[in-house]
Amino acid sequence: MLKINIEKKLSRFTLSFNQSIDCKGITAILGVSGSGKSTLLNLINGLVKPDTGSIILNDIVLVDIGKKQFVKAQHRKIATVFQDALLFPHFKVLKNLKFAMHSSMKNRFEEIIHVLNISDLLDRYPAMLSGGEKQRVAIGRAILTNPRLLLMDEPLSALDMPRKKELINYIQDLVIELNIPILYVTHNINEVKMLANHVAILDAGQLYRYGETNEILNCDYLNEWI
Ligand SMILES: Nc1ncnc2c1ncn2[C@@H]1O[C@H](COP(=O)(O)OP(=O)(O)OP(=O)(O)O)[C@@H](O)[C@H]1O
Repeated sequence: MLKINIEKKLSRFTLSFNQSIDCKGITAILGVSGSGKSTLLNLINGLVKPDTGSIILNDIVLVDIGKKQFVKAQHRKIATVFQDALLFPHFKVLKNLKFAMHSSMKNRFEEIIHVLNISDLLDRYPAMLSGGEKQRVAIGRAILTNPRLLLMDEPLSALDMPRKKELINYIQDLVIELNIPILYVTHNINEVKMLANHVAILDAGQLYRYGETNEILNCDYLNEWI
């Protein structure tokens, strides 16, 4: 369970979020551009500090402003995959994958590269990969850190449609085979339909709705995306 009750003011924008998220499978954070999706992820992964409130993941306090507690990003055991893969360009894929690999993941390395179908790419530099391949390596690298939670910030938006579909299949396989909870930021309703078990809709920095995907996708607010 991820318990979030925070407020963060950024210049004229304020994010206010109070909801417990059942961290099982994929939870989509859906909202139009500027609604605060990336800010919410950055509060969870520790890149941004809230002004007030707390974030608690499976009973572990990540931040509690009232109690002056703040776990730094590098100690949260939360991995983030961004829109662009951000691989180290001077390292081959194998070194990129092993760079921050947690010792407990050594015996799962083969399984993970198999699920993501990147076994044949290990000896290449990132410049020798397609966008979809780079993103699969970035996801593999994130998972090999053995995170408690995987955050994905619009991971498909830099890809063309065939690559999007391909990567969606890999993400679905990951959830089934590795059982890692994922928070998935997107403004694309089709990705939500295909991937998410739960959805939180953000609107102008406020949580508009949270619930199971089927239930939430029927709400009128979503007509503008369909
Ligand atoms: N460091 C900052 N200082 C001031 N304003 C900021 C800062 N970071 C974000 N914002 C503002 O907060 C609002 C929400 O931004 P955020 O990136 O979280 O939205 P988003 O829903 O992820 O948008 P997008 O889908 O376009 O990435 C925007 O108006 C943005 O300009």
